[in-house]
Amino acid sequence: MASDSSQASGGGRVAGKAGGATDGVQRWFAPGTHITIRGLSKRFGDAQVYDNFDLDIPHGKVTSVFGPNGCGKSTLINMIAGILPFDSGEILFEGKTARETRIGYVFQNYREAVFPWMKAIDNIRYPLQYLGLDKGEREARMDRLMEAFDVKLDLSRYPYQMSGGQQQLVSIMRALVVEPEVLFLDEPFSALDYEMVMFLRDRLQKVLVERGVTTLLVSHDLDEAVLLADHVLLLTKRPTRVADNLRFDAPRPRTAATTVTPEFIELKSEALEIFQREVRR
Ligand SMILES: Nc1ncnc2c1ncn2[C@@H]1O[C@H](COP(=O)(O)OP(=O)(O)OP(=O)(O)O)[C@@H](O)[C@H]1O
Repeated sequence: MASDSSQASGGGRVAGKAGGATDGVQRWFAPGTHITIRGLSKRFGDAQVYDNFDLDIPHGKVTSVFGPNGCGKSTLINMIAGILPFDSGEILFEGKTARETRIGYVFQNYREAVFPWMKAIDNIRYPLQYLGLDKGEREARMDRLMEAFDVKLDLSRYPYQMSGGQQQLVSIMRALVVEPEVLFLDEPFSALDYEMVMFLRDRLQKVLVERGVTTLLVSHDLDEAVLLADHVLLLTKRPTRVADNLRFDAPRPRTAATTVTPEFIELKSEALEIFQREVRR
């Protein structure tokens, strides 16, 4: 399978379109790139997690982040999402900052993410109030989302009346209702039952592909990382670098049946080989 080094490493800036940063500075990014990371450094105490790290993340694609335990997968997506400060470097979204970009984030721990005092439907609707939309547009967004997910669930229930998978469904829908330009998913399906995982993967893929949302997914499950990805970003041990960035072009929607195709098996074994090499290093 193709190794996509153009997306994996830094290099100089390539002239794309002018960015929209509010500080008036014109910034440039490579065509097809949504997120440009340059010279990123982050340390926790004595541990240098990132040191002058460069990465280009493609527009409208799903990038899975996979790597050794503790290499900094969550740290990376949290820095990109603007919820964790970094020591130095620059992260720009087509020339804009995270604050100027519409972002959705789904946490692993849905129990802490959903608001227990709100019904499911109100949880999902919650972020719309901050977008300055009129009532008609807010309702239209809710309708589009309901249609896309085709949820059979009673959304007038409170989170405590729902299963873990149903609560995670609510938190995924809440992240998507704002129609984000970029979606971050940190281990969104771990600890959910398999039937729910299949449902969520299916609906999520549908929405992401239809809307062309740039997505970053952290997963500890290599099957899942490959299954959902257009690009599998493989990280090294700390200080973390890009080990490789593999493209996976299998048609969508991808289902359990995709995992037995020769192209899936080939890409997964290539990713595993790189991962094992990095773990042994
Ligand atoms: N707030 C923090 N304070 C101190 N150290 C931290 C903090 N957050 C993360 N770290 C450390 O930084 C490193 C990277 O953490 P991170 O959670 O990003 O890794 P990860 O690849 O997502 O881990 P895992 O595979 O275990 O999910 C780890 O060694 C972790 O212990």
